[in-house]
Amino acid sequence: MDTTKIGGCAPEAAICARGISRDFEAGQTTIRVLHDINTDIRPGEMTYVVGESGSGKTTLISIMCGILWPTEGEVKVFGTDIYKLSDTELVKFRLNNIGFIFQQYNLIPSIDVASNAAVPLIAQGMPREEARERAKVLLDKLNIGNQADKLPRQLSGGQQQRVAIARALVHEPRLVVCDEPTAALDASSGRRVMDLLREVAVAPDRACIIVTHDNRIFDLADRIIVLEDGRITHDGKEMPDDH
Ligand SMILES: Nc1ncnc2c1ncn2[C@@H]1O[C@H](COP(=O)(O)OP(=O)(O)OP(=O)(O)O)[C@@H](O)[C@H]1O
Repeated sequence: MDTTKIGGCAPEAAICARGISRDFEAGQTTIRVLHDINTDIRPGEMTYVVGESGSGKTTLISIMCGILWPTEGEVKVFGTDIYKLSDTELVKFRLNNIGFIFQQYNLIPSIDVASNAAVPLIAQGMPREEARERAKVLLDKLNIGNQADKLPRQLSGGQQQRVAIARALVHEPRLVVCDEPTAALDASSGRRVMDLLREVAVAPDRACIIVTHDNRIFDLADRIIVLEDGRITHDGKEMPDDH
């Protein structure tokens, strides 16, 4: 049964989004950038969100992962109605369940690469040295283990992005949300990142959402959702023929 059509949430859904709309104020006017989005994100899958610039991709994934309130609608993440949580509960929920990889890497400039990658574990209370060691394992897998003691500004843009990727995965979150994770990378680094995302972020109880324009990685998707002007116009395993 297609539960998205009748408003119910499949109990196994990683994300259940119902009736999501989002408005932004632009001067005197209000612009609606998402229109009544209904979709489930399934665990065990890598779901891509694609669409032209301005179609609402970042807005949608931000709402799905608890960092931007919808104007209308509800979002459940692993069964928790996240916008009904208090601010403190939502911060804790995100820390324990969600890893983010954004276009801005937001690394802390004054601490080294290993400590940056270890931030979620340290925030969860793990002793700093143990957290750094865990982070270094991932940095190694991303081929930047030898940069662990450097400051972020000593790394190239692509290397900084890999630190941000390690930080998103280090606490093994159940949901990983990535905005253009391969855009700054050459083809082989991009493939390595995608392999690691699949290894860490895709499992029967885990899900991964990726916003991307990068047609070099379209073949790696389990599912592709296309957004046009804030509406879902395609949802399937392959890209539609007209893209
Ligand atoms: N904080 C904001 N205030 C006003 N308008 C916004 C804000 N954030 C996004 N928008 C508008 O919402 C629309 C969708 O933006 P969004 O960033 O979600 O698109 P996108 O598909 O991710 O684009 P891109 O591929 O360029 O990153 C755009 O028209 C954008 O200008």
